[in-house]
Formats: sequence, structure tokens, C-alpha cells
Amino acid sequence: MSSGVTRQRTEQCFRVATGLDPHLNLEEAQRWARVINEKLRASTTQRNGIMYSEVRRPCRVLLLLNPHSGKGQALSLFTGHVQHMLQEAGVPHSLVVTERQNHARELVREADLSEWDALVIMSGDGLLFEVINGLMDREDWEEAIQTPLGILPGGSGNALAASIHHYAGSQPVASEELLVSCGFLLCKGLVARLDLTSVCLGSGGPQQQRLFSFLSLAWGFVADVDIESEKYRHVGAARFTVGTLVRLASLRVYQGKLAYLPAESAESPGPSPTSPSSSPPEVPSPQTHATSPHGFCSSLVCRSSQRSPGQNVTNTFHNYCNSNNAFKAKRGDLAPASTPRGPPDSLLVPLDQPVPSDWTVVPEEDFVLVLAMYQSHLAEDLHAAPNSTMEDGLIHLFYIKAGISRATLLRLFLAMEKGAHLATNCPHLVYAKVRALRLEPYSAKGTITVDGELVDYGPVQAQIHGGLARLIAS
Ligand SMILES: Nc1ncnc2c1ncn2[C@@H]1O[C@H](COP(=O)(O)OP(=O)(O)OP(=O)(O)O)[C@@H](O)[C@H]1O
Repeated sequence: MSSGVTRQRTEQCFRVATGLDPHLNLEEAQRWARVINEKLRASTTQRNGIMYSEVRRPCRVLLLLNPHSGKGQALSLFTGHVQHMLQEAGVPHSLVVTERQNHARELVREADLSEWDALVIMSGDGLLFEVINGLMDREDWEEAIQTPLGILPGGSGNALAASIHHYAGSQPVASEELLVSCGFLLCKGLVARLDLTSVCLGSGGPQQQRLFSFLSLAWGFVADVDIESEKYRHVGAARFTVGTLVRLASLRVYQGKLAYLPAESAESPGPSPTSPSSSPPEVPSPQTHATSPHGFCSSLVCRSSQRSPGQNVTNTFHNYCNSNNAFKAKRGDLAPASTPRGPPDSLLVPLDQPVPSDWTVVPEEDFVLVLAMYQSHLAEDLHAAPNSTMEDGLIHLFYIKAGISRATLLRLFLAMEKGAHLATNCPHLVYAKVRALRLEPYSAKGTITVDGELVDYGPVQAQIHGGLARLIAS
């Protein structure tokens, strides 16, 4: 890519992330960050009829970095692109380099969260999955999950980072440009609500497992590609293309039963126990949230009129955290990880019972793939759920019926790069907006992924919980 194009795109990221004029002769991210810092110190801005204070960037960030994510360059990407930006923008951060799988999960499960205003991960989506489940493992999960989360893309998929960038109205960018864009969003510090899906695995009883997912649930082709392509991670995002081509060559059919609760026939699961009703006064009302097409939550974004003159916005956020009693758990208060936590799944019945009568049972039992998405992107260059918006409270369910040719399937994946696969009107592709689903594979062995991570194989059901978590995004 020419440096002119790179610069153009980077300027565009800058414009979207900051709302500032990019024609400022900004040569380096450090200088941009200085401008952000000055501009954001006192300004307010009106967007979609809502007044936001733009100085709402987080302070005291705990940054968890997986050194092996992506091509294994996360640490140098962080020091090369983001560290100075955070320093210039006055965002103090402590960097923890994860040492093993589940390290991040254990850390956040046991952390004194009163020490941190945001948890940011620099990795692929897998590390955020760990962090979210670590927060949901806690006895104080209801408050802990309100800790603002941030993502800096360092993996090979970077689906959430790509989705955030897309929700911000930006043109698609990849790798380091996406990182710079997410770095700006982090400096800016606006917080939105993030839907989480509760995923129940196993047919019930003591073996039953419950996970919280922010991105996707996959079975069949997509899950196989995701796991099989891990050996190609040295090629970065291209691993999915390589994996897709390899799996196309050995295309197979997966048998099972799929059922779902259509969104239109389901009442919205309603506000979660952590929703604004339990929030302190400076948090806007649910109606205020609804007016924002992007579902922005202004929990960190105080209306300027509500702030007393001279009051430091950082303090306001800090007070908010404390007044909400959100960050009090100490190591001794923690529950064992196996204790089920989280809001009740009001739309699900036990897996050993038939689905309720208002569910749709898919007549086909032969599939090429089943994919449930709750963000727009499955990877940086896979715009798999083009209708998905931030905090829409929906699972975007796709399945492809058996009988599709290899060529048509390849065409669908190529169209997915631009989110155009639905427009192909492929008769084998079915799309539904749902609030809950159940999948019962028939074969004894197979692959199911949640947020790209391998989970126990077997019957699975899931329900979306709108706005359960919080995410630094704009
Ligand atoms: N130091 C470490 N050594 C080995 N594994 C780690 C380490 N730190 C984290 N992990 C694990 O690596 C797994 C993959 O991490 P992650 O998804 O963030 O990166 P990635 O797989 O490169 O990204 P992507 O999902 O975008 O391809 C996670 O399950 C995480 O637990």
C-alpha cells in the first residue's frame, strides 16, 4: 500500500476517533495524541442530539498483553504504536504480559478492581474472552462486569476491534492501522454497552458449563477453519483464507438439530441486573441510550451541566466507580470459578427438555455451517453480520444447508469480505435475527467454538443478554 493511501486511511481513523480535523499536519501518533489531550481536556460535543463530554478517557488502565497472539509481535506493536499515545494522552497504564493460557482469567477473577478504571487487552479475541469470563466468575460479577473493557488488536482475527472500528463509521482498515484506530478510541475513552451471550454446554447436570461470549458461536465449517488454521497463525489474518481453502477441499456435512427463538416473537430479555436502573444519577436513562443509533452508553460520559465547575472528570468517573460499589471485591471474597454466575437465562429451558413452543425448529438436519454472531465482524476482513449494530440485543444466526457447491461457498466467503453475502440470495444460506438458540449435533465428535475458542463438544444453547458489559468504543 502506498504511504499516501496509508496516511489517508490513518487520517480517517483519526477523524472518526477524535472528531477533530485531520488536516493538522500530524506526522506522528505522538503529536496526534497531544492534540487529543488538549482538545479533550474541556470540550463537550453533541452527537445524535446527546451531549457528551469528550474528556471521558479512562485512567488507571490495566493492560493485559498476550505476547504470542497473532504473529507473536504484540509487545513490539504495543511499544511501537500505542504506548506513546497513551502516555501523551495522560492515560496511566500498567502492563501485564500474560504467561500462559487462563492467566488473564485468573488475574481478573482475583484482582482488586478498585485499583483499575478499565481493563484493556492487547491480543486477539481469545484473551478478552478470558477476561470477560474471569469477571463473570466473581461473586461480585454484577458490578465487576461493568468495568469498562478495551481492546487493542494484536491477534490474527481481531473481530471485536474490526467491529468497533466499523461501528464508528470508518472504512475498513487492517493490522497496524486498526491498532492505531483502536488506540485513539482508547485515548478518547467513550464507553458503550456490550451485549454478552450466555452459552450453556453439556446436557445438564454437574457436567453443565456456562460461558459468556461477546462475539460468536460456531459449528461446522467456520469452527473447523478457525481451529485448523491456528497452525498458520504466522501469516496473520491470512490464516483464515488459507484455512478456508484447505477446508473447502475437504468440504463435509455436519448433522444435527437447530432451533431458535426468533427476535420478533420474543420479548426483549429486558434490562440485565447491571443495566442503568441500578446506576448512579449521572448515568443517562435507558431512553437516552435508545436515542443513540450506536447504542452509546454514557456511563463515563457525564453531561457537562451535571459536573460542578472545575470538577475533574477523571474524579467523576472514579467517584462513579466507587459510588456504584463496583470495585470492592478482594481476593477473599471470590467464589470458586465453577459456581454459576450471571443473570438468569429466562428464555432457555433445560437441555434435556424440548424447546418452548414459540421457538422455530429448523427442518433441515444437514448443515455445512451454523454461525451465531453478535458483532459485525468475524475477523478483520470478514464482515459476517452486516446488520449487527452495537448493543442491538440480537444474535445474528446464519446457517448453510447441505448441498451447496464448493464454488458457491467460496463465492459467499469472498462476498463476506464486504458484507455482501446476504445480497447473493444464495438459497442455501439462511439468516435470522434471534434471541436464543439451541444446537444438538448428532455426531459423537466435532468442533464447536465460542469467540473463536474451542469449547466442549456436544449440545449447546445460548441466550443474549443486552448490554451486560461495557466497552470502550465510539
Ligand atoms: N503467554 C501465553 N502463552 C500461551 N498462551 C497464552 C499466553 N497468553 C495468553 N494465552 C492464550 O492464547 C490464546 C489465544 O489468544 P488470543 O485469541 O488472544 O490470540 P490469537 O489466537 O493470536 O488471536 P486471534 O484469536 O485473533 O487469532 C488464549 O486462549 C489465551 O489464553
